[in-house]
Amino acid sequence: MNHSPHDSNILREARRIVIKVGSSLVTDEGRGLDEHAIEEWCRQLAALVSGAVGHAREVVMVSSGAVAEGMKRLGWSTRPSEIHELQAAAAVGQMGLAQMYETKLRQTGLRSAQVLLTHADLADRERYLNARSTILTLLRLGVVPVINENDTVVNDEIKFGDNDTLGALVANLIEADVLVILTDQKGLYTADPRKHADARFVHAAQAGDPALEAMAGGAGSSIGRGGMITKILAAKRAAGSGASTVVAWGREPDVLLRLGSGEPIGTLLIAQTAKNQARKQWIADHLQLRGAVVVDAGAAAKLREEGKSLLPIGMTMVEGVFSRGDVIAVRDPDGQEIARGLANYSSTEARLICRRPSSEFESVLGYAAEPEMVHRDNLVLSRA
Ligand SMILES: Nc1ncnc2c1ncn2[C@@H]1O[C@H](COP(=O)(O)OP(=O)(O)O)[C@@H](O)[C@H]1O
Ligand SMILES: N[C@@H](CCC(=O)OP(=O)(O)O)C(=O)O
Repeated sequence: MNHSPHDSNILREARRIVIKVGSSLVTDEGRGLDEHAIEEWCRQLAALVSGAVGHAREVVMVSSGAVAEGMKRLGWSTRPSEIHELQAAAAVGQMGLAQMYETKLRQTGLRSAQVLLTHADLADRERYLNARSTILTLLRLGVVPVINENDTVVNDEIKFGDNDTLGALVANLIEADVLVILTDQKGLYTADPRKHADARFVHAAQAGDPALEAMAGGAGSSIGRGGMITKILAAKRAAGSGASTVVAWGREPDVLLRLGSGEPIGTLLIAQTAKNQARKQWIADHLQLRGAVVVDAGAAAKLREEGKSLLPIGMTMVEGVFSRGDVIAVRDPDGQEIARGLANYSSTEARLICRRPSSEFESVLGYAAEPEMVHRDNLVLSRA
């Protein structure tokens, strides 16, 4: 399938993008941090952020390369099989990685932040919301989050090395429009091009199409870990929150700028579900209600008619026992359910801030967090 003009709109119109770069690219096949390549991506990233390519975008970087760079710094030529040595290498290499992105982004006038995450962090509702709020806050402040796995505390991920999945989880977390996976191939071929000279290039396909999984093989180099299969599965996962994925060659000149202007390079794996529909599905899938809040008529109208977030000042009662990140129901004064959503505060906290303006949260709770009880992005209105 070739890209159609409609498909290229996906990238041109994207407002929030996650860019994942693999170890082989970042460390020039293990030779050491590729300063020139990182500088190039940062230069292009800055152009996407500033609006030099059509319109301003929010960009999150997910970068691998800690283990490979750590091995180089420790003078190890072969990847250790001992898990704690791998973790030690990652800890050493991550210093260089963070420093390089910080330096190169600062040269473009952008500030950066290091965020280390594990898959388990994103499976835990409370940590999920915390990670989401932190990353969205960084984006609002105009800071570029540079994310990697927190390799020190994980065992499975470091064995398999799977930042493609992490890229997809981050795309889900912040509802990105597009996940861009930069790798050492031009995109997806019908078979591993390192082994099959006759493999054909795939320009576009539907994310989640099972036929893709049969085409994808493992990693082609000793540095990369996941290979194409983890990219295909990442695209399927990203599509779950409505994000399409592009797999492209990281050394393609101006790759990010050209993608941003809609040029059909790389393989486009198109999400079939629209973003807000996917989000609603995600919340609907978490149907185990932990509690509810009752709101006054004014708040009910704001939610129903204006699609606003739920603020504690509009709440009159808190029911049940729930934690931050649990799904709760929102009921109107007649007891009718009007919405469901993810609670930003536990039931204990919610009882303390019920009917209060956000200016009072700090004195009541001892800290100030989100002004909303349920943010509108995390709220699905029930059918009337
Ligand atoms: N069908 C396929 N199309 C393209 N590349 C494939 C395919 N199957 C396997 N690969 C291999 O996947 C490799 C990219 O994955 P990987 O080495 O993990 O890179 P990265 O470090 O960028 O994540 C390619 O170099 C290629 O050899
Ligand atoms: N956290 C690890 C990630 C390894 C990894 O996923 O590598 P890759 O398959 O090249 O994206 C590191 O930084 O080395």
